[in-house]
Amino acid sequence: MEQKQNSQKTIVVKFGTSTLTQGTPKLNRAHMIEIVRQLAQLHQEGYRLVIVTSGAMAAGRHYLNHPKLPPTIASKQLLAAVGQSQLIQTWEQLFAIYDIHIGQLLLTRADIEDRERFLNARDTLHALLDNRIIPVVNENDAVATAEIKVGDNDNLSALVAILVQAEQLYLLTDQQGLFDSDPRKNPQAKLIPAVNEITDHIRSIAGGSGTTLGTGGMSTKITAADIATRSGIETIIAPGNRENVIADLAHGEAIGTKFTVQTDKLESRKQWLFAAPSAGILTIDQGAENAILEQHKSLLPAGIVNIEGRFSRGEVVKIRTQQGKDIALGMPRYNSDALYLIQGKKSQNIEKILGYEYGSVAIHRDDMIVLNK
Ligand SMILES: Nc1ncnc2c1ncn2[C@@H]1O[C@H](COP(=O)(O)OP(=O)(O)O)[C@@H](O)[C@H]1O
Ligand SMILES: N[C@@H](CCC(=O)OP(=O)(O)O)C(=O)O
Repeated sequence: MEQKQNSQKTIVVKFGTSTLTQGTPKLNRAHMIEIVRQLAQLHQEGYRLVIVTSGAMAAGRHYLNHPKLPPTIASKQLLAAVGQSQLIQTWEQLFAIYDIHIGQLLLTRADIEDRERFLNARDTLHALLDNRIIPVVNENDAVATAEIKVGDNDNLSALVAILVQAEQLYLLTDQQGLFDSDPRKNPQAKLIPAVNEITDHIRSIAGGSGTTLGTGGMSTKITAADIATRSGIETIIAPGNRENVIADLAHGEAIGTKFTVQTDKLESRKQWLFAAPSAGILTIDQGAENAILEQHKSLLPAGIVNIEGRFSRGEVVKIRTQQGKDIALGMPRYNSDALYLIQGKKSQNIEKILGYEYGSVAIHRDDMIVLNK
């Protein structure tokens, strides 16, 4: 696998059913080839790309020759189960033209909200990206029930963008961007090129989907933009059928509607991560305290002197000094059982002690928030 390092920017690109089918009842391979050509170019340039793809149900319906099915959840799940394999095969075949490998991830809300599963999904995405494999994500519609679904791929793509700590999220659709009213209903509607704040007015002009195959329309794109921009990720709604749209966006051209970042990136992302109450306490020695407070480093198992509570990987714990002061919150890479075994030990011994390892740190700096002194 060839590696080029001229850009480390991470971009999540979400393709709606409308873009992948080009308004027809099936996946439009000719258009998907053009999309893959652009993604391959950016991949070559060194961008870290993640695809969030809709279109499983449309592909399933076409593959089964448009069967008459009752309008039930089971029918949708059937179509998604059949169509997802069609969809991923199509992406795989097209990327193979450029010798690019892809990896499939089918997620549900539970994979993102449960902290241990969040970390697992994040590790997988990072492992794929680090190995220059393009993750191709969809919701696991075939098994997800309403309670555990994100429900639409606009919101799913925002959550994926948070998972991979993307710089940008592109929502590609069948319109030029967000208009001041639904352009399907109002031919006089005007494109809004930039949104600096997602107000109630912006929410009110975003209507539902224009097609039976799409989910959510503009309104889910606005919620997605809200989630992403609050987490420091610039979001752009752009026309999926504009020539060279993805490459031009990545190279900084103004296309569609740009939603600017709403708060400071790192801290807001951390607020999202650390909303949960703490599940345990790690008491650390003086060396670890200095490493965290003075050198802005991660916490190593060697610096842990005591562990309270039982917690899973990814649950939030307090980091406490031996004087009893809480200096930080963090999400450990190891659960409490594992940490009991490796506390005070050198990182190079982790694998020998546990029989596995999730890396050398107990809590990575990126997964830590230092409390005000
Ligand atoms: N204010 C608006 N501006 C643009 N499109 C809008 C607006 N309100 C509703 N829509 C509808 O949203 C549709 C795009 O959403 P959707 O059909 O879910 O596409 P996708 O499959 O790309 O997610 C458009 O075709 C349009 O009819
Ligand atoms: N997960 C579904 C798509 C859900 C969805 O949000 O669709 P869309 O509005 O076209 O992006 C599928 O693969 O058919």
